[in-house]
Parts: sequence; structure tokens; C-alpha cells
Amino acid sequence: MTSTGTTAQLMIGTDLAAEMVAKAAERAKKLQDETGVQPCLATVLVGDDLASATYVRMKQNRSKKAGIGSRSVVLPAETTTEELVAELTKLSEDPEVHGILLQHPVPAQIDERAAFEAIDPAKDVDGVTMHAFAAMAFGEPGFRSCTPGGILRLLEAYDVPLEGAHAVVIGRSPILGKPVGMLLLASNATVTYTHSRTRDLADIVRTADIVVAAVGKANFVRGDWLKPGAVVIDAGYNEGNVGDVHFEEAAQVASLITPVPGGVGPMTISLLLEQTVDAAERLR
Ligand SMILES: Nc1nc2c(c(=O)[nH]1)N[C@@H](CN(C=O)c1ccc(C(=O)N[C@@H](CCC(=O)O)C(=O)O)cc1)CN2
Repeated sequence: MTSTGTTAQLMIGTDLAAEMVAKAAERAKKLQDETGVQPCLATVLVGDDLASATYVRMKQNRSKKAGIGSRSVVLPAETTTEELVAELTKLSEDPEVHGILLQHPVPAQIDERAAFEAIDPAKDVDGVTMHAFAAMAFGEPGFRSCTPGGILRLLEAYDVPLEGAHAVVIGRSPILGKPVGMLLLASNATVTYTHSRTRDLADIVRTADIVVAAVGKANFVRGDWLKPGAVVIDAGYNEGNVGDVHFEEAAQVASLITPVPGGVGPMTISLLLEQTVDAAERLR
């Protein structure tokens, strides 16, 4: 394995995420004091996936701590697209709900895109609608997909130069790979998308100044895939809190690396809360 002979600096998300939540909490309180409106996030969980239920619970608990109200909708695994769309439309029309989160993934029989599009763009605090995608692609203001938006905040906090940098994104999911590439491109990085059918993946990754691993396979990216000094963002959230990057190997080669847990994950929920307060302020 190629090695820089040093251990990479950690890009810690936890503290930055806590600061974001504290600021969101202050704004939520101010809004409530001044107008009587408490920001409210509606979470929608379909089916009985344990990990998804845990993430939704984390979102609700952190909302509560930040003084953000939450509304919980849990639907059975056999829910149809039409039923889910009807539920999301109802929440979109409810004036007491400011943000809507549909937990991904949904059961296979559901058309996830149709469901996401049933969310009013003004309440799309998770950045999953085509409206939000267009804003991200054009570098316009708007709600960002939460993990990608959180990654950009981390890169900024650690002064990682994006302009002209070659960023290789591994994965093309609608909540992670696709939007993170769009945000990097809007920041003038040169972006290469790779995925499960990409040939010579390791060779492509070796050309990256910034690697974003969003593939959903534990320890998939190895140390000898990395250019010495690369910045490595591990957006994996595999079972047992294991990332997509083989951390011990990668940390010997990278200059900066996000740990799992404590890197990208906490940024996801903090941005969701921040954007819920944004939505409440705008919708007031
Ligand atoms: N609609 C969405 N669905 C999903 C998203 C999303 O952003 N929107 N992201 C992922 C999972 N996810 C949130 O839903 C998520 C995953 C992990 C974490 C996190 O903070 N992890 C911690 C460790 C977990 C722990 O403390 O127990 C960490 O990395 O430090 C937050 C959110 C899938 N679906």
C-alpha cells in the first residue's frame, strides 16, 4: 500500500453538528417567542426496517431537544404508492407542519420518486424533490439533501479547497451520491461519478483529491485505492456503525478523513433541523 507515513487528521462532525443544533434551537425559540409558531417536522416511516426506525427516532429526539415539534406518521410495510402520496399530500397541506421527512428506503412496491414529489418543495427540508435537486445543480439557494449538505459544511469547516479539485463520488443514490456530486460541481470541483458498474474503479479513485464514499458496502474503499494526501469522506452508514472506507488503511494515506461514527452522520440530522427552522421562518 502507498503510504504518506503519517496518520490523517480526523474531520469530526460531532462538534460542528452540535453548534448547528444550538443555533437552530435559538432561532426556533425566537420564532416561537415572537410569533407563537413552533417549527414542526413531520417524519414518515414506511415498514419495519429497524435501522430506519432508529434514524427516525434520532431525528425526533434531536428535534425535541432543539425545541422543534415533531409529528410522527408510521405506515405498514404493504402501503401502496397512492396511500403514501395521499399521506404526504395531507402533510404538505397542513399549516402546522413546516418540514417533511420521508425516511429512505421505502418498501420495493412503492415508487419512491413519486412519493418524494408529493412533498411540497417549501417543506422539503430533506432536499429530496426535483425542485431541490435543480437548486443544488445550479448552485441556487434552497434546501439541500441533508447528508450531502452536511458534507459540504464539513469540507468548508476544514478549509478543503474545492475549486479545481478532482472529486470522485462512489455511489449514485438519490439521497447521497447524486446530490453530493451536484453540490461539489456547483462549488467548481471537477466531479467524476462512479458506481457499481464502473470499470477500473480503484484506478479512478486513485486520481481523486477528494473521495466521497457513498456506496453502502462496509470497508469497501481500501487504502491502496487512494492518492497520498487525498481527503476522504466516508458517508457510509452500514450495520454496526461501519463506514464504506477501510478506516485503518485509509488513515495511513489520506490527509483528512471522516470517522464513522462521529463524522458525516451527525451533520445529516443537524442540517435537517436547521432547514426545518428555515422552512418555519419562511412559511410563517
Ligand atoms: N430521507 C432520508 N433517508 C435517509 C437519509 C436521509 O438523509 N434522508 N440518510 C440515511 C440515514 N440517516 C438518516 O436518515 C442517518 C444515518 C446515520 C446517522 C448518524 O448520525 N450516525 C451516527 C452513528 C449512529 C448513532 O449514533 O447511533 C454517526 O455516524 O456518528 C444519522 C442519520 C438513510 N436514509
